Amino acid sequence: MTAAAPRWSRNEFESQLRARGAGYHIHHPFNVKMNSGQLREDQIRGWVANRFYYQVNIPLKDGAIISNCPDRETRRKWVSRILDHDGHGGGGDEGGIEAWVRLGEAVGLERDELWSQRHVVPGVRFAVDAYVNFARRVPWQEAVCSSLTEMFAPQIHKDRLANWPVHYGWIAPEGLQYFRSRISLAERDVEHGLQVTLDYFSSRAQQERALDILQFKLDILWSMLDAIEKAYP
Ligand SMILES: O=C(O)c1cc(C(=O)O)c2c(n1)C(=O)C(=O)c1cc(C(=O)O)[nH]c1-2
Repeated sequence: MTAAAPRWSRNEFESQLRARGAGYHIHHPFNVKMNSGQLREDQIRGWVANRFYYQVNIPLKDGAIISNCPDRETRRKWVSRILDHDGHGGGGDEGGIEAWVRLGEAVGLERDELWSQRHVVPGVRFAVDAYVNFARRVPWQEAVCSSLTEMFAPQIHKDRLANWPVHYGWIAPEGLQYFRSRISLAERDVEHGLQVTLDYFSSRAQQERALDILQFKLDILWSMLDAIEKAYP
């Protein structure tokens, strides 16, 4: 019988998590096309309409994490993620979902058309629902770990801000505010999410479980783009 593999140091564990960025949807052919100006208007609209389903489900996912978390400190921090997307109401910050609606309007989708979710294809629905359901049924620290794809998100938002105005002059730049707002929020989220993950997954077997969880989430994002790519050939 071979001895159990030694646990990774905190730094090594973080490096292993970050290395999974190689499988981030930033490298998906549909995203590569989007970023290099090769998508038609209807393909951009299809992506925005389908991604809206992810946006509206993120607060449900974060609510599920809170509902499973007995730690007051963590809940206090985590609740701000819900408000980031839902907004504060009453003329204050309107939130990420509303910003996504504005992105929709900038690409030619009516508000009602987005909210109706009639463009959402089955593969996107299944993938997003899998994420929410995962958060509902696993220990909250595992659900936190699954949010760590956000480690790789600032770059994808920065790419859109740099490249969309160059390639897609038909999209009003005000529509890109969502991407701008997410860069610092994602960095804040990751700092907290990494703290929880590096603390919780302590044995080597658990650390490897964390990598599997991260891969599961990478696969969700990848599957969404597979489904969108197929729907808008
Ligand atoms: O545009 C993207 O590619 C992208 C990816 C991700 C991600 O990696 O999960 C998120 C977001 N955007 C995003 O805007 C966002 O608010 C967000 C929250 C989460 C999460 O898992 O809690 N991921 C993401």
